[in-house]
Amino acid sequence: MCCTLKSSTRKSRLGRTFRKRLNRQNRFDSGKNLPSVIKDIEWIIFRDWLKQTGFPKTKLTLAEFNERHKNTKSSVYPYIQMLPKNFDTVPICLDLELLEFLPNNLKEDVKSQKLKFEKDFRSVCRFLKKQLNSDINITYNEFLWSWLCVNTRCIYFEPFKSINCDVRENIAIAPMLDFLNHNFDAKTKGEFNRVTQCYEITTLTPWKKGQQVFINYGPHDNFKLLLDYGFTIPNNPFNYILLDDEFFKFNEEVENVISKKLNLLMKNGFYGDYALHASQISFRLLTALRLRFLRPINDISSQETQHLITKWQNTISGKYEIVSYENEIEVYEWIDSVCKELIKKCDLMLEKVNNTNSIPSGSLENLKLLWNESKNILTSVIILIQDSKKYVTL
Ligand SMILES: C[S@@+](CC[C@H](N)C(=O)[O-])C[C@H]1O[C@@H](n2cnc3c(N)ncnc32)[C@H](O)[C@@H]1O
Repeated sequence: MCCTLKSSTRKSRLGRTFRKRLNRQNRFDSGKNLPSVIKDIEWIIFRDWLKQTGFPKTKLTLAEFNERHKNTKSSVYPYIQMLPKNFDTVPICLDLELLEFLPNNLKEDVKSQKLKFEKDFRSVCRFLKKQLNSDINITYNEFLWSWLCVNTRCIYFEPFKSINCDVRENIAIAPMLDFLNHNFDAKTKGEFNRVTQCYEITTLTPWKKGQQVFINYGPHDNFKLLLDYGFTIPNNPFNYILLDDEFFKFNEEVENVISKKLNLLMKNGFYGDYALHASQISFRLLTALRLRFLRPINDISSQETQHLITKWQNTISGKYEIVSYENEIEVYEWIDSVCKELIKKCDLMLEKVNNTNSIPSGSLENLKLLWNESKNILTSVIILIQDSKKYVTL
């Protein structure tokens, strides 16, 4: 569901060409594709309910989420009516075989999220049974729906200092604010105003009447957006590729050399999280690769090895940019060849995704976008490396 501003029928003060263009755009916008919450009967009921109950005094507890089956008898029915009926595109809800189409790092995140969810489910069941001695029963699927409603719609909220509470993550749902969709370039400010007792959102850029107003959920890449919210956005500048799996395949080196290098990475705070962005190779990856291609490193106590390690550490402190010209070439050649390999993997995954009929359309679009955007990042990095080579040989 999207939140739109009401369209104005007043003539624009800008010129005829602008008005024509705006009319064309409005014709498109007000077409049947535009989700117009303002006109929805559920929206009107919800808005009236908000006024009657008096936001922000409305409290939504898990028990109230569990009132979904009570329909109109539920005290929060107008709000529940507005919530998504299902979360088909959120990976935690996907069939196991569809998870295989996700990149490895996302697969791992889905696994951890599932564990967290199941732990929460067990705690809530225990709480309902033992602490409250209540006969409220919540099924796995009902809890998953409620959990996802909260997870996709909550904000972080610092309680008053005087409130004695040991919860580390303080989250709240603000019915109304939670109907705003995300865009990475939306510039808004949002905070709870203790004086007005309202959560206030201010847009820092102007929006035209009839346009959908977006907020910014944070600097999230598509992996994070898909994991937590079930959607992806094209050309997301926060996208990246993680090369941890490729980096830790040390096939060519002997065991004790590897462990020495891994220890050094650990000690210096450069173990894992090796990212590639479309316009940048992360410093963590470059640093780790400079060590990986540092030779010889057999006898850690030898003077030669110590000298090399110091050289490597100097690239971390910024004293030097590179360890040596040869080392740097090896680093970039490795990235170049890994990118080429991964592009082949993206193509393979895209082919599989396109040829699998059982993928629901929402997930299909997300998966295609994930693999295509990954391919774009890899291609950009290859171009980046080619350009820097040209620069070096000039
Ligand atoms: C806080 S809610 C926003 C309101 C939501 N659209 C609704 O109908 O209730 C977050 C959810 O909105 C959807 N959403 C938000 N921004 C989106 C975007 N840019 N593209 C697609 N879906 C988006 C996702 O389903 C996400 O889980």
